[in-house]
Amino acid sequence: MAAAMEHIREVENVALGRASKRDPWVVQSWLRCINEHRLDPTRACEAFILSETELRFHRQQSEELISIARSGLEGLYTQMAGQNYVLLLGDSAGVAVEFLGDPNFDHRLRKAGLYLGAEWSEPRAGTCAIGACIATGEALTIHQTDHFDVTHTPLSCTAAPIYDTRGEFAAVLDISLLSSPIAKASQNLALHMVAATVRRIELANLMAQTRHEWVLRFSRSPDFLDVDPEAGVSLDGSGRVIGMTHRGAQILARAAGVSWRRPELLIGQPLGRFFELGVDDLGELTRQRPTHDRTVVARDGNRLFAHAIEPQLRRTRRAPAPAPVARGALARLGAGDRQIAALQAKAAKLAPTALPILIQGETGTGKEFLARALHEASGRRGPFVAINCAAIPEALIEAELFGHAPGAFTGAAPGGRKGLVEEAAGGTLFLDEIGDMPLALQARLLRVLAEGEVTPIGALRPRRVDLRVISATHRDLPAQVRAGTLREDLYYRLSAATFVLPPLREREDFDWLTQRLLDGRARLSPSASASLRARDWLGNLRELGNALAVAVALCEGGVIERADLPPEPGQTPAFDGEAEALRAVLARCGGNVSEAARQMHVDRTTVHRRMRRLGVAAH
Ligand SMILES: Nc1ncnc2c1ncn2[C@@H]1O[C@H](COP(=O)(O)OP(=O)(O)OP(=O)(O)O)[C@@H](O)[C@H]1O
Repeated sequence: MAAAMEHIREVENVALGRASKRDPWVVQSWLRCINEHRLDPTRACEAFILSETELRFHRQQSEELISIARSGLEGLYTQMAGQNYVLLLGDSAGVAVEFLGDPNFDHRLRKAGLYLGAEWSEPRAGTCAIGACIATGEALTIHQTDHFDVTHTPLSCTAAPIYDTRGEFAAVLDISLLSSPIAKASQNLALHMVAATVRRIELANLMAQTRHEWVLRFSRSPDFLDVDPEAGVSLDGSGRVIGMTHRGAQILARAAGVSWRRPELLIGQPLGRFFELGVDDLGELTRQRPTHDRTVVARDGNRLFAHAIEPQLRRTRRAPAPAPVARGALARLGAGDRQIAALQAKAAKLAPTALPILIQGETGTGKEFLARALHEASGRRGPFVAINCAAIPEALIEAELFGHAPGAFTGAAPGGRKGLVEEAAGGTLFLDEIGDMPLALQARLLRVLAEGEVTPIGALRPRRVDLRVISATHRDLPAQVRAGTLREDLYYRLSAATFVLPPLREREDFDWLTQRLLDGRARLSPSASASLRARDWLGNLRELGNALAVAVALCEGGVIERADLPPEPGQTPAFDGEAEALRAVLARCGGNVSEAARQMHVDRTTVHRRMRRLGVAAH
């Protein structure tokens, strides 16, 4: 009783502004309890436990976090076994949504509020570890009489905040004791262990959320770098920060001279704002190099060891990417794209038949490429003959396609001439842009298809031809049928089977396609690859092929940098602070690249490569 009176008196003295030996965060919390939460130190309140329904609601909200934190909690609980610690995971409202404690003390723990569903927010429970941790965002211990409410003064509680990957406060990890030694220093080890567990939980969370991006992990010691790093930051393909652990946020904030409490100043910023480093340098920080060599220097001079983890190959969550299904010519169409895999399976069945095939798709999606692949897979011995119906003047199409008899018209070859239809005998006739075939010729083409006969201009009798017709269009043929510019019977005859090629922006095998088009002539730097993936590609594979051909010609040392790529139509080349920073260092060194390399703690080739990539000159 006397102790309780003394505690109340002490709280009142603090409220009156008198000096106190308590830690500053305890004093500030007491003041918040009195001034903001209007709590009365003379009124003791039992621990508040939520109803089952309310608890279920809070647990549902934190489900994902609980599942990630659980393994960390269990590990910590095992480490603390036999010391009567209770572990609580509090959500951002201070409600204990997860609990690990000795069942032998169940009743006592519940009464003390060290239990599932207990609300430990400051307005509800007064100064307590979870509440003060939420209020300050810092790890701390609230030991015995540090508590505001005398009900809780037997407890000793230590808590650390858990931040989500965007730097927002997400939860609190707390370990508490029902009874403890008098000295507060007895809890220093507990504070250290809670902070270490939170660090690992946040790293696990960052890794779980970023599978397809770069992750950069840091440590002050090379020996712990790969096994137990201190901090992590995730980066998109162009090197912008997309996620971080709390320690990661602190490193970035320090480097940029801003507060870690302003995560919006960190997320979305290019890596070059924080380190003498660009996304294309990350390859030099992977495990392939010894840990001692993987040092990075932050813009504030902070020197750290770093470990870059490459993005895993992109796979969608819905279903695993299909295994390569096609063989031979059809295998060249694509690998790892669901739509292409289905198309390859269908093509393998239809290729050996004589059925006419219609291929639809936007311009440059590879319609002719598919037609050639179908021909190769057909086993037909004759040639592949392609005709672009849109490119030949209307007056010439007839003679081109069907040929003519000797002396059929003025200027005709004296011995007559075979048309393309006959040239393709035993093989495949590819009619590109079939939507542009003049109406007058459609009836004659129909006869070739329906009867397998061709009558050259001026010939008296038709000749039999064995051929397979594949046609292609980027137009809406049914609409042309409705408009009367395409004969309905021809349309049905051409489209016995149809294929639709997906546009490049929908393809899941983009990286495979770029590899094929590059054909070993060069490789892409990560930022160049990210820049290509982000484009719209209205010209599809043709546009990509052209862009890569230009880049191969421009690049040096077999590595295509972002600057080697042609700008996207309608866009100016990308720019960020990285180029400006590099210019500043070079200016400082009077254009001396070796000196700049020394100042940036990288080698000279890296500086040269960056200069080229960013279009920065030495002077
Ligand atoms: N699967 C593929 N692998 C590699 N290159 C391809 C592939 N498909 C198409 N290409 C290349 O892309 C370019 C465009 O292909 P293609 O000419 O077949 O497209 P298209 O759809 O017929 O074009 P258009 O609509 O303009 O007639 C060509 O250079 C072709 O070699």
